[in-house]
This record gives sequence, C-alpha cells and structure tokens, in this order.
Amino acid sequence: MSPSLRRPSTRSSSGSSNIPQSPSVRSTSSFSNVRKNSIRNASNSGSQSVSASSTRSSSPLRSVSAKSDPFLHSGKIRVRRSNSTNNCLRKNDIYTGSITVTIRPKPRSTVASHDSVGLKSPRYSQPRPNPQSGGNTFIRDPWFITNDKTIIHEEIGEFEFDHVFASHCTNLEVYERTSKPMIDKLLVGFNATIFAYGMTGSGKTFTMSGNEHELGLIPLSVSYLFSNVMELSMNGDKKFDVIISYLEIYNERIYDLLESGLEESISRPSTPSRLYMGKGNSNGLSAELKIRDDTQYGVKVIGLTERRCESSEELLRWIAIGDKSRKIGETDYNARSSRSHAIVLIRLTSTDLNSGTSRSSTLSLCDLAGSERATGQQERRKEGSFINKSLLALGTVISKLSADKINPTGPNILTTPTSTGSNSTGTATSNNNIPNNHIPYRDSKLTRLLQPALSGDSIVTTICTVDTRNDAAAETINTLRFASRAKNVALHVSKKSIINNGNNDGDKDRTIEMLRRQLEDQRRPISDLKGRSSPGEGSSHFSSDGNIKSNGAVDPNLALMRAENRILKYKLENCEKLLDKDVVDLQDSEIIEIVEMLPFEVGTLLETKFQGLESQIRQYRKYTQKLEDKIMTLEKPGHTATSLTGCGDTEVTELRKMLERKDKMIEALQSAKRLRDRALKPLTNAHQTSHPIVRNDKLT
Ligand SMILES: Nc1ncnc2c1ncn2[C@@H]1O[C@H](COP(=O)(O)OP(=O)(O)OP(=O)(O)O)[C@@H](O)[C@H]1O
Repeated sequence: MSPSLRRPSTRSSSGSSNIPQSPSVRSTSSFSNVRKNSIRNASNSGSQSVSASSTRSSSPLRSVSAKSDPFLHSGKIRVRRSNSTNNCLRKNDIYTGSITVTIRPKPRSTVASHDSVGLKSPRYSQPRPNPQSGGNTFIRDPWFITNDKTIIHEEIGEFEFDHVFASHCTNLEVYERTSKPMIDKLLVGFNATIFAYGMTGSGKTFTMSGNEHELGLIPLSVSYLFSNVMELSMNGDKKFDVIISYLEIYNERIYDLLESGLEESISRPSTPSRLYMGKGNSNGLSAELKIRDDTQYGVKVIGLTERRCESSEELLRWIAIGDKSRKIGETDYNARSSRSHAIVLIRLTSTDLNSGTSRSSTLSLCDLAGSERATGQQERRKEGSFINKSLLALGTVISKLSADKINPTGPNILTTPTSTGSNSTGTATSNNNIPNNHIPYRDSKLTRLLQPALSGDSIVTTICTVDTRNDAAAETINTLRFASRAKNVALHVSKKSIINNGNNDGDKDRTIEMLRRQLEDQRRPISDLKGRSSPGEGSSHFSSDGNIKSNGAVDPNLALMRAENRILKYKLENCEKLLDKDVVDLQDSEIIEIVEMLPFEVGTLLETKFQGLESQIRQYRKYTQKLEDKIMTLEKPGHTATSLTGCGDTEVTELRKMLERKDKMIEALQSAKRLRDRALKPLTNAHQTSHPIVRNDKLT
C-alpha cells in the first residue's frame, strides 16, 4: 500500500439514500484523495434544510457512500496531496507524473441568481432564502471551496485536486492553468490530451469552445500554438505542419465532422434547431468510421479527413464547420446539450530543415457528452444511454488504471507504448513490464480512441466541470469520484521519436535514382503517344472503329482516348497507393480484427455452409467410388449377360451418365472450396487452423 494512504476500517452506517448508487461507488480507490470529516462543521448559521442534514448520522449522501465505499468512513485517511510538482520532465524526454485534474464549478449566476462558489466568496457560501418557503427558511449549496486545491462537501468531506477553480473564474484562467502548459509540451514533442468531463449542462462546451463573449480553451490553445509555430519557424531552421481532424462519437458510432467541403458546410444553418443532425445521407448521418490499431498512433480512425492549416484562423474555421455537424439537442438540464463526444485532433509535425528529421505530436481536445439522468423523450433517452454507457466505460478504465497505481503490490506506471503502438491488448504494463490487469479499452469507442493516451502515449489533463446546486449533488459526487480516480493514474510518457526522412547522402542518392527511373518510365508512353499523333511524322492514330488508320486529319477519338488513358493511369496509381497502404501493410492481427468485426452469425453461417459442402463432397466421393467399382465389375470381360441379373443395359448407361455428372459436381464443389479457403486463409494461418481445410487434390 502506498505509504501516503491508509486504508480505513469499514463501519456500518444507517440511514437511507436519495442518491442513485453508481457502480463506480464500489471502488475503494474512488475517494483516495478525500479527507473525511476534516471540514469544520458548517456553522449553524446555515439554513434549516442544511442543519437538518448536517448531522453525520443522518446524511443520506454519507449513508449510501458509506455502504459501498469504506474509504468514506475514514476519519483518518491521510490525503495524498495532489502535487503538480510531481509531474516533471525527466531528462527533457520523459514525462512522469499523473493525469492532471482540475475542477471547474459552474457559476451560480448561470444556474440561479444568488451567491457563487468561489475563493472570493466567504469560506462557506451564504445561505439564501428558499423561495419555496416564502423566504422563511434558507438554503445553501452543500459545496465550498476553501483554497485553490480543495472542494468540500459539508457531509462527505474534502476532495483535493491539482487545481480547483473559483466558480467566477474565466476561460482564460482555466486555459492558463490547464491547456497552455500542454501546448508547450506538444511543441517539444509530447502528445497531449485535454478532456472536459462532467454532467450535462455543467459547462464542458463552454469551457472547451467558449461562446460569443468568451473564448474557450480550444481557440485560445490554437492561437497560442500558431503564435509559437510562427516564432519558431522565423529563423528558417524548422518547418511546421499543422493538420486538423475532427470527429464525434454519436450513439457509439464514429463520424467525421470535416468530411464535407467548405462550401457545403458554410451553406448549412449555423444555429442548430432542437437537434441538428448534420450532413450526410437521408438519415442525416454520414458514413460511420472504423478504428484500427496503428503502429504509429496506437489507434487510427480509418478514412478520417485531415485538413492542413496555415493559420489559427483557418484551423478554427474548420472547427466551426465541424461544430455545425455536431449533434446537439435539448435536455432537461441544457437547452443545447452536446449529444456526442467530440474530439479535435491537431497533429503538429516539425521538420528540422538541416538534418531532414521530423517529429509529430498530437493534441487531442475532447469535449465529452455529459452524464445525465433518464429523460422522457425517446430519442434523448437512447442518446443518453449511449452517453452514460461510454462514460461508465471510461470510468471503469480510469478506475482500473488508478487501482493499479494504488495497488499494494506496487505502482503501475503506464509507459509510452513501444514501436508497436499502444498497448493494444488493453493490458496495463507495470514498470517492470509484467502485464497485469486487463483494461477494458474495447468496451466503448471513447475508451478505444483514448486508449493510446490513457495507456501512456500522452500527457493528460482533465477539466471536470461540476454543478454545485444541491439537486445536482449526486452527479457532482460522481464527477468528483471520477476525478479522484483520474488523479491516481500515473503517466510515464516519452516524447514522440524523431523520424529520419532520408536526408543523408546515401538516402538522397537512392531517392533521386528512384525518381529518375519513375520519370523515365513515365516519359516513354508519353513520347510513344506523341509519336503516334504527330502528323508530320507520318504516324498513325486510332480511328473511331478501333483500327489504326494512316495519318490525316486529327481524329477526335484520339483526344478522348488520351484523356481516358490519363484517368485510367490516375486510377491505377491510386489503386497502387491503396494497395501499398491498406493491403501490403495489413498485418495478420489486423485481418483478424477485421474478420472479428464481421457479425458472428455471418461467420457461423459461412462455416456451416462449407461444412455441409465438405460432407457432400465426401458422400459424392464415396458414391462415385461405388459406381466406378460397379462399372468395372460389369465391364469385366468374363461377365455374361446372365450374371447381369437385375443390372441390365439401362442401368449401365445410367451409371455412366452419373459418372459424367460426378466430374462436373466435383468441379463445382472444388471451386466453392477454393473460394472458402481463400476467405479463411488469413484466419487459419493466424489461428493455426481451427477450420479443417480439405486439400483439393483429395477430391479428385
Ligand atoms: N463557467 C461558466 N460561465 C458562464 N456560463 C456557463 C459556464 N458554464 C456553463 N455555462 C453556461 O451553461 C450552459 C450549459 O453549458 P454547456 O453547454 O457548456 O454545458 P455542457 O457541460 O457542455 O453540457 P452537455 O453535456 O449537455 O453538452 C450554457 O449556456 C453555458 O454558456
């Protein structure tokens, strides 16, 4: 056990709950940075409703958590103080630390009209008249912020994080603390991931994107990134490429938010109505994208659009275009609720012009959809269930990773994946490289996409937005529970490696030679064509009926054919490229993954069909063997007509016919089998043949 954590003894508790119990409540690690009872009991200046619930034994919040979370009973938990100085860069190339967790409470003013939770407010928020009692009683938020690292619930205790913002803080302040340091790391070659997490309506999108009055983290980060890029490229030694992709996960499917062209997107309505379902087909959805393991990036979304950007304005324009396609709807808590998880991916490649080496690092900015209670509207309910499921999956992954870290058997530091990409088996690797707990990254698209980041390929910061109203207490506690676990996830991240772009002399020569040959190859057909079409040289060209006729007037078909030729050549080149990319590089593991994506029923159906075919083949072989034997007996020279009792000429002819048909049958079955063998070959190779393949030669 970590020296800084003492596991408390479990006490029983009484009282009933009005807080829905979340599965995550069970983790003993969930409150590992909560200091129970360390708050002074809120002064009785509180309201009647506060005082009614402030006695420890009667707290509904405490009683639920107490049942399931022994940590909550600790009056003695030694808090592992979150310390951002733990996060450090070792030898400049390795980052060690944990996920940086900050909490941002939503200001009261956007929820109701009274006081706010914040450092500038009194130590405990002031009670305000309860409108429901005609102002005779008072209510007060149960949450207090005492310093920039602690948020307290008067019943539950303290939660400590890397930073707790005051509710009146600005996006700029949040950016300065969370996002800006990440851009600095991105610029020196680390992957960086920032995600906003919290219940619906708590301010994730406001924090990430901002609004017309206040810029959010995304525009602020993008501007800072480009100002640095410009400055760094000033001296002419370095060149930078910035590429953006933008995707969303809606109802557990991945969609490209930049798929459509600029013009098309601009013509779309800019203000979504109740639910703007974006571009695409008649359902309002574009094609779903698939994920696959990738040696370079850990996981890759196949076919995701990439847009190269020269300036922050251009990049933000693409984001604005993507935002228009994002699914937005009205919920009980938020008039414009994001119904999807949105992830902006910004890839920065810096190339050293002297050495020809380059390095790519990626910034992932995620505005997650908010957890929510079931709602009456069917569509919202369906979306909500997908959202909650994926957030639960994220919670489980974080919980497992955090449990690994505080596991008494020793810390489990997640390390940067090796050259084979992320730890795609979903197994956390301890610092002595012994795989232990299975991490269920594949339980949702969100966790699958965040897998490389969470398994040590990226520095990670999360901003957890909370709503401090009393009636949002359950969701806020869940968010803080998630945040507490995230704080325990250790990171050990290496800078992205430098790639040699073949700028040394040997490589240069080889490249030049290859290009020269390519050029030569291309010149030949061109000069051939030129020769044929040149009238002065008496050459020939194709006539409209396909014959070569002697030269004369220019045949319009020639131009057509040339154009066609060009198109074919272009297609061919593209096919070759595709082949290079998608077929030649396809590993067995990838093929298995693709096959695994096929519905199970399809595989079973195919297998059953082929097994049927095989058994038919065996029967035919037996049958034809019998026939052959019979015929041979009948044709034996010593056979007399009398011995043919019951086997007259008709039968012999019949048998002969059947024998002829047998060849055709076997041929057809063989070709069906060949097809099947081809389909199953990658699988059988990889699995060391679980499907018996009957060799063709056995069939003849
Ligand atoms: N810190 C804040 N300052 C000012 N307004 C805020 C703040 N946080 C949230 N709001 C406002 O509250 C409303 C809901 O916020 P927002 O849409 O960002 O929530 P969300 O967490 O993204 O919700 P969902 O998960 O449903 O998309 C918006 O009108 C937003 O402007």
